[in-house]
Amino acid sequence: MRIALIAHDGKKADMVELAREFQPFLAGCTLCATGTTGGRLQHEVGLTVECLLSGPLGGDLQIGARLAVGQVDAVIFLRDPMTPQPHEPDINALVRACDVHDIPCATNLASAKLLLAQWSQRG
Ligand SMILES: O=C(CO)COP(=O)(O)O
Repeated sequence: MRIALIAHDGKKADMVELAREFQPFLAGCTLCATGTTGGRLQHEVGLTVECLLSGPLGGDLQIGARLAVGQVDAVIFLRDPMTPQPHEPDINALVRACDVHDIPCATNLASAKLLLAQWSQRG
């Protein structure tokens, strides 16, 4: 499974914890991520992750472009709803692209855990 992982700064610790919990499953997936999120997952969880641009520099758009052409199967995007983001249009574009192409997109920790638990059971 090809999964894109993204977390805003206020949610990066949650993303690292989530990735640790599902590390065996994620290690068998093809992972890409926005730059800072991906760097933390590599260094703190030991996952192999293709790091794209940081979100504010276009990373969300890169992931949106990939999923639009069928290169991403699922997105875990831990958004911080309490902090304004300079690249809000990019964030909306990515979530919209998920809806347009019917790609599963978990935007909070509880949804992400449900999806990862389901996918990791499929084997
Ligand atoms: O801003 C982001 C997503 O919108 C995340 O980008 P980083 O992983 O580079 O911090």
